[in-house]
Amino acid sequence: MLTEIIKQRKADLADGKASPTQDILSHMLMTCDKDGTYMKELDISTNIMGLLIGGYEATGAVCTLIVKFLAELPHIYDAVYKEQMEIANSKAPGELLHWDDIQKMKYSWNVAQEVMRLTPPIQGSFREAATDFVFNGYTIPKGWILYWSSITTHKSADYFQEPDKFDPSRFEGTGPAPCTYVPFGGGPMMCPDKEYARMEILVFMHNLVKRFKCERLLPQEKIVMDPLAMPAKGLPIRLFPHNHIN
Ligand code: HEM
Repeated sequence: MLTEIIKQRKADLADGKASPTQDILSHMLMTCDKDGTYMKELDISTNIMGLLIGGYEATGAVCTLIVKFLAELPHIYDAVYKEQMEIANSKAPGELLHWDDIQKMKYSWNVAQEVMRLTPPIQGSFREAATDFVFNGYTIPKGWILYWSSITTHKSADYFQEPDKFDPSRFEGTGPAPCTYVPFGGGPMMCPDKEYARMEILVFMHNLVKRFKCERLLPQEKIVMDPLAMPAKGLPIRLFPHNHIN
């Protein structure tokens, strides 16, 4: 389906029916490298799949998992609610969130980070060894493809005390040691949209807790990797609007 959309856009651009700057698809079709080579249709569709998975699925998975943890942990919910209501009460009626408001959501972001530590939505990714090196007594030759997995350090007691405990305070101060907390990857290939994701997640948390408390309908529901971390049955919940709570 994506290939058909790409072909159609190519035809529309050629006929002047689409704008070269209207969206990322037009940009990918119209931009060439320094040698004048344009991206192949397959590469464009692979990149768009990456954007859809990264931009929609990963953030959606984190928001779902946040709802799960907030429903399970009332003391965490209450602290997030307090922080978000201070921000909500500082706004004029109908006024939207601003960038400065997002910067004030420190506790909520610690909660979101702790959710991603315990259930990283993306488990890891691949790297190619740039040089021969030795790891744990094994020689890894240059050129080998390696898979790094975030859960290896996220759940290690060497880096996170009581690793199974939900504790947002781990992210206070300087936070975890470098390269131990990696839900967005690390190094030059790190997720380029980490900050955008942070904003989306915090805006979601604000609007959720401002209006609702949540209760899980299937408390024993498991988390599965499909391929991102997701509650197996889609996390059915009951929402309680605040004005209906005593
Ligand atoms: C909570 C949400 C997100 C998580 C947990 C996440 C996680 C990741 C991870 C683990 C990688 C691989 C990094 C590496 O190999 O070191 C990645 C790459 C990427 N992410 Fe995200 N991401 C999220 C949101 C987003 C959003 C919102 C977008 C776009 C709007 C996005 C776009 C990308 C792209 C394009 C790459 C590939 C970068 C490259 O290969 O150079 N991600 N992300």
